[in-house]
Amino acid sequence: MSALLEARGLSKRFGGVVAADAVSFSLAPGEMLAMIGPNGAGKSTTFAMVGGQLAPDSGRVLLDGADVTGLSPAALFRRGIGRTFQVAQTFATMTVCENVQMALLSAAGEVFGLWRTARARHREAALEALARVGMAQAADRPTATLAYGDVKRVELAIALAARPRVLLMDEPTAGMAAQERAELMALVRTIARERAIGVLFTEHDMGAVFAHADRILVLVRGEIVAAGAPEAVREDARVRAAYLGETGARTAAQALDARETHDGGRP
Ligand SMILES: Nc1ncnc2c1ncn2[C@@H]1O[C@H](COP(=O)(O)OP(=O)(O)OP(=O)(O)O)[C@@H](O)[C@H]1O
Repeated sequence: MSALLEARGLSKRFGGVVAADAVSFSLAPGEMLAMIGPNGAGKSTTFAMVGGQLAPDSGRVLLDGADVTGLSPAALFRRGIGRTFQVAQTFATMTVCENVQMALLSAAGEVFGLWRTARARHREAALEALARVGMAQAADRPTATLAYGDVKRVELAIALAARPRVLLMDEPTAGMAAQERAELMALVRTIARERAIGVLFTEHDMGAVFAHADRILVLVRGEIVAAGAPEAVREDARVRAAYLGETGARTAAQALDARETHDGGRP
């Protein structure tokens, strides 16, 4: 598969701390790529360099082979690098549908001041995005009244509404119950394949990672110490020692077993 997104030697230093040390990886269309590692490993720093919130000290980010290093988050967003936003960043008093419409207005570069007339804008596209995540029936409810798991689905619809080619998801299932978490990740995986979206995600829950990632990058102290298929990463002695431990390895094994049973493994 050709690379949709490529990180080449991304490095970032904060004073004496090397937060990311020549991090390189590629992401293919439709691929679920997980980035895991202990606290302070450099996951957020790497995400921020890819998403444009942080300029790398060195290294490049390529989108479809074009150099997009150092572009603003808004410029990257227009080129198709989207991300999910945390619940606090959605507007709780607006309806679910209005929240998605708002994202579409912003994606189209339309002015927020036109909101009064904007209520009619993009409604169909917003409803389509909500339907895809199973939330069409909640379109006209105030966002504040949704259960937490449903808010997470709306966040996904908001990200999808802009038709991203790459989706950055920083802990998409944080705070969710195990069952809801598995369902959300399965949904993301199905949509990513169907729309050829490359998904880069971080996640502390090893069950979710090993059940849904096509490939896994393991970051320790700013460096990628392992990268590959979930089976290979689980068996990597360095990954077990530096991060998974026995409990994590067991959780990973269980998730991989369940995956074989449910969907016959990876494509
Ligand atoms: N703005 C900053 N200023 C100074 N140091 C920073 C800054 N951002 C990150 N760091 C340091 O860089 C290193 C990597 O941090 P980063 O947040 O990228 O790790 P992480 O893998 O996302 O961790 P976590 O899983 O806890 O979110 C850490 O040592 C952190 O303290």
